[in-house]
Amino acid sequence: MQAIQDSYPDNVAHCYGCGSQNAHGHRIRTFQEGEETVTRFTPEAYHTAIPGFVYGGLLASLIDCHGTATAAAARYRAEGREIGSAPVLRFVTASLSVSFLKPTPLGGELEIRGRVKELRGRKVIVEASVFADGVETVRGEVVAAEMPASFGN
Ligand SMILES: CCCCCCCCCCCC(=O)SCCNC(=O)CCNC(=O)[C@H](O)C(C)(C)COP(=O)(O)OP(=O)(O)OC[C@H]1O[C@@H](n2cnc3c(N)ncnc32)[C@H](O)[C@@H]1OP(=O)(O)O
Repeated sequence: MQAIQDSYPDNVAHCYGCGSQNAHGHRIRTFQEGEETVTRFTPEAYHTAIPGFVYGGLLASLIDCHGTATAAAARYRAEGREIGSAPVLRFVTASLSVSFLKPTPLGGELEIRGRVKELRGRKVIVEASVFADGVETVRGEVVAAEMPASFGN
């Protein structure tokens, strides 16, 4: 099945969280399921916070990159364009907020589900949650902004 990230052009596919070209990254893959998006990721033992539980920074990065993928897909859909088509829309994280509702158990697959809360101008706001065994353990919000041409300058 085609993931949203599969359509990122190679020159924007180096992100540590979601870039297919980053051999050291998480390389998450996000799928559209109706109005929601879904990513599945299984943390490794080295992603430990305290024994038995997943490190919060990892969980935040899953929300982050799940959110930017959801944002890109939403904007392409809103413009009636195929994702990844030129001119490429590139989104970066303007703001990331994460609430850790419960400890997230280490040792199984996590499901991250997202939905668009607002799509306006150069900004897309995405809400996303992490579920472990069907239990919501983390809830977050990503404000994704279209990357200006001057980015990095
Ligand atoms: C298919 C290929 C895909 C390719 C996709 C590739 C995915 C890569 C994923 C990377 C994920 C990351 O880690 S990215 C790395 C971490 N992020 C960064 O380094 C970004 C650094 N920050 C910046 O470059 C800048 O601050 C920007 C681009 C975020 C915004 O600056 P700007 O371009 O001047 O835009 P600006 O007009 O100010 O803002 C645009 C809109 O966003 C809102 N906004 C801006 N900052 C914030 C904020 N902190 N909190 C809330 N809202 C904000 C503004 O109010 C405005 O909304 P309104 O008034 O219009 O309503």
